[in-house]
Amino acid sequence: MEPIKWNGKTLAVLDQLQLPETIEWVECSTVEEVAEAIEKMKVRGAPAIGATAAFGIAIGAREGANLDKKEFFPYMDAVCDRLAKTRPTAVNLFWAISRMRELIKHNSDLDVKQLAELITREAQTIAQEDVEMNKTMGQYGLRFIPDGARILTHCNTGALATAGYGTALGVIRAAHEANKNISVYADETRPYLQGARLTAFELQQDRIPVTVITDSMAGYLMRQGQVDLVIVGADRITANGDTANKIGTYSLAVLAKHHGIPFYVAAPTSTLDFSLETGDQIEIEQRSPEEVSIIGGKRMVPEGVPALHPAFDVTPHKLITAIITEKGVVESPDRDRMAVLNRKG
Ligand SMILES: CSC[C@@H](O)[C@H](O)C(=O)COP(=O)(O)O
Repeated sequence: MEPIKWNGKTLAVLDQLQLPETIEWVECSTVEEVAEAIEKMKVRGAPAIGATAAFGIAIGAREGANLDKKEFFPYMDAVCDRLAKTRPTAVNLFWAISRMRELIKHNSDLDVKQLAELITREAQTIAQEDVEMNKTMGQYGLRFIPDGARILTHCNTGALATAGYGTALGVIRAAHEANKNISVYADETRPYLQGARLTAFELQQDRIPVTVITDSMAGYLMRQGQVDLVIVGADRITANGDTANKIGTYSLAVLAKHHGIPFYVAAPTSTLDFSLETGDQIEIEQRSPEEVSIIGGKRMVPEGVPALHPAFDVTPHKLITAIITEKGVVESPDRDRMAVLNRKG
């Protein structure tokens, strides 16, 4: 399963808003269409939006390949700026865009058509590398998943949220592939229901036992002794290990701490942001309150009553047992221990 497919000229995006009932691919052939697919969350998940933006830049470069060289560079800047405005919290988006900006800068001696080809190949590389990083992370994460583990996860961190395989769900997949007899509780993840719609869909396809719970049931299950560990993904991890992830993650981490349950974060190093010291500096996306007050086209909150929709929260590093990346695992993360990930090549 994959959320995007490059067709050589256009990008097909699996419309995740329609899942699980309908499998519909939308064809994006302009930068604007790619940007809107990210904004409207047809494609979502931190690494997936990074890879999608990279292909958006490739589409932009191909559109701009008839321009004079003098016009091409400011045009590509505008393409990058547009894609950078789509969503603010997941750093993978900005990581992919700056990787592309660097590539363009360092190859400015090439002619415009050659550059467009190079940019397209780089987008493909970003997607391939993401899948490889997830698989490596899965192997590093294996030792934290005991045989028989009952695992709680939040949001969707699977193949659909990445270029393939998944982050936290990648670790769960790796445990299943290693024949560990695991089962999963998937938080439904209000308001977009990524857990109920997408995680349940992916795990069902892989025949990994999954039970969906509402976000508010996690504490009940933990108190009953029915959760052995929690594993989630991340949208941005700062230098001290503070982790922004889907709204509701922080509450889970507090609950896990209270019940003495290990709480793991799995994320590729493209999710690290060492330019920020702590999670307090992370911009949290505020989405439309209507996404909370209207469910499936039906208003659930009286007209005129405000609703809030912060799409992410920050889990302080002290609540995290370990951060699993493709470069290795940082246990009890803090500024000093995280630094090792900054150094490794
Ligand atoms: C693939 S790991 C990242 C997820 O844990 C994460 O919360 C995420 O990116 C989902 O956010 P979304 O708002 O659905 O794009």
